[in-house]
Amino acid sequence: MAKRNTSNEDEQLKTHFNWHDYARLGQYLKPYTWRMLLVLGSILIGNVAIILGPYLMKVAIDQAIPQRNFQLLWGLSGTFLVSLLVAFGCFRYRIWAITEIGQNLLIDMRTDLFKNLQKLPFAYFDSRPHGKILIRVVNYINTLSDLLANGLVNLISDVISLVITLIFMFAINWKLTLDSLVLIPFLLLWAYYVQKRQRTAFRALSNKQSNLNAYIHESIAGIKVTQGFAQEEHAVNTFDSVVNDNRDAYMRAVKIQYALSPGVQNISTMTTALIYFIGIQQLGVVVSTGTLIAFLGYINNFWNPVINIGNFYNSLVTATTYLERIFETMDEQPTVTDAPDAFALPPIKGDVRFNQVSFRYDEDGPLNLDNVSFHAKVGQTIALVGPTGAGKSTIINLLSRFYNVNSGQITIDNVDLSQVTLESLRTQMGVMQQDTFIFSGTIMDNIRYGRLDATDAEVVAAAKLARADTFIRTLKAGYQTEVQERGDSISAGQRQLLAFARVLLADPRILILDEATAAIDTKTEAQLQAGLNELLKGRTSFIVAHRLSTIQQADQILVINNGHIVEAGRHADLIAKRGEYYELYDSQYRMLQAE
Ligand SMILES: Nc1ncnc2c1ncn2[C@@H]1O[C@H](COP(=O)(O)OP(=O)(O)OP(=O)(O)O)[C@@H](O)[C@H]1O
Repeated sequence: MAKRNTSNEDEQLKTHFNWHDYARLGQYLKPYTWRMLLVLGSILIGNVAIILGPYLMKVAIDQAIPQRNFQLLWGLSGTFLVSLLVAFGCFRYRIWAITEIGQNLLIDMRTDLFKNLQKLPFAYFDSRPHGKILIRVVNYINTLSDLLANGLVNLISDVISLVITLIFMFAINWKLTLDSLVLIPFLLLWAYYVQKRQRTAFRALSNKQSNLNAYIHESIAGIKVTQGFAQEEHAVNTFDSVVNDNRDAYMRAVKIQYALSPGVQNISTMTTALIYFIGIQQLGVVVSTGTLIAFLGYINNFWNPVINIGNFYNSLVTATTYLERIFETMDEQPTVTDAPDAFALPPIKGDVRFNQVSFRYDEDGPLNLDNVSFHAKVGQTIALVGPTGAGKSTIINLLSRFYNVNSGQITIDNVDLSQVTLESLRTQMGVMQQDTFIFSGTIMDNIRYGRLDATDAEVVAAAKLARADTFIRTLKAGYQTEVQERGDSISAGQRQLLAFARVLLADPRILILDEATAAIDTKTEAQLQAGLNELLKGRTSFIVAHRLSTIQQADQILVINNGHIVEAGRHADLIAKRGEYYELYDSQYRMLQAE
């Protein structure tokens, strides 16, 4: 299992950036090649239209006005107006197209990332703060898409203008041109020196940003605990330290990032000085005054795109630290996948067998399940009981194949689970976790999560069967009442009833239920039991049971301890045996009596 990470600990990357990552990034641009070419075309046309302005002005001043040639003047004015409109149109197109390409890139990358996240095992989410996953999907991808769309087009237009300027410079005087390029190798060396340090500094910064995001996310999720224990001050202090770390890392990164721009500025000034020096020395011999003046003008034109390219390079180096994290998440492999020859599990009846199943979470850890065997017949209710950490949830995790067994076999209707596709298995199973998750939306939507194509009438019917209908109708907007993520506005018992309705709607053959341990009033308890009885009808069910009523009605009770089944049988038999179950039951019973 992955090493656990916390919000105050920097994440270590499995693989660092390599140049293939840029090629991989380029793949995202491929579908937009034509659009990008159109944008470039519009930049070129727009630039020509703008450059035309001064020329038209020159013709007007030198010819049309002195000659009082109104026809020419009208023609020039008309051309000028058209060129302005063309430039305006090109500019608008560029902004619109680039924004759209950027947004599409954002969708493409985010979707790939999100799709992969959907396949990752619980262990991946358990091993790091969720805020660190969020920042990759939201912020890092934003930065990249902007760089790819906007930055790349600017880069290409800068390169074009650089090449055109160089062509003009070489045409005017190739010797002076070579002289003005003499300092470029120093610039490249400087850039290489800076980028190595910059990448390290930005990697540190992205870690701190990630920690900050994780801490904010965690503290919002845990706000009730914070306020319940009056730990607000502690939370603010921790936040302070995380936020300061972020500022320090940012300052270090920016210090290095801007080490490149003065280098470019200095070298550009030195080049101009050099050209003055060489030009004046050779003035009248090889170089004319006009050439020197024109040349110095071009040198300015030359450095502008160089500075822009330098800035792009800066952003690119920064972005690589985000890129490596995005690709890391995209490349994260699910631990449980379909076998190459996996087939779809046929519609199941619900006969389940564990044959000598052993399993460990950590490769080098102890066995968490040791040689477990049992047989659940179609339609039976199996209660799993035992002390905390015994292995009850592990049994149900293996049954849903959230993990692969290390040895032994689990079969449904005599089909080995390792041979079937995960989708065909999980769509036929209803899994209810102890803490029912409510998504933000209406009560209706939340129940419909069990089967998305269910009609409103089917949702209501399921809610009635699950005994959830009564409480839903007391809410101010009934089924259309909006609930928030996690469902804090409704009670724990009501959340369970909604979960029952959700599963009833899905109508799985096998039901897996981790019963909530939260204290529930007797009225809700009775409703829950009625809802549960409805759920259990006609399906094979595995219940990590905490309620005595559930346990007593089970067809089989498996008592788990330390990864073993230590006792199995019906309630009355196990009580009569006076063994581990008896003690467990007795202590729970006494506890309930005491309450
Ligand atoms: N994701 C995990 N990674 C590593 N070890 C785990 C993981 N989940 C559970 N374990 C360990 O496996 C053992 C069995 O845990 P399991 O969750 O199955 O117990 P349980 O009987 O369901 O307990 P509880 O009643 O407290 O939920 C425990 O020792 C637990 O620490």
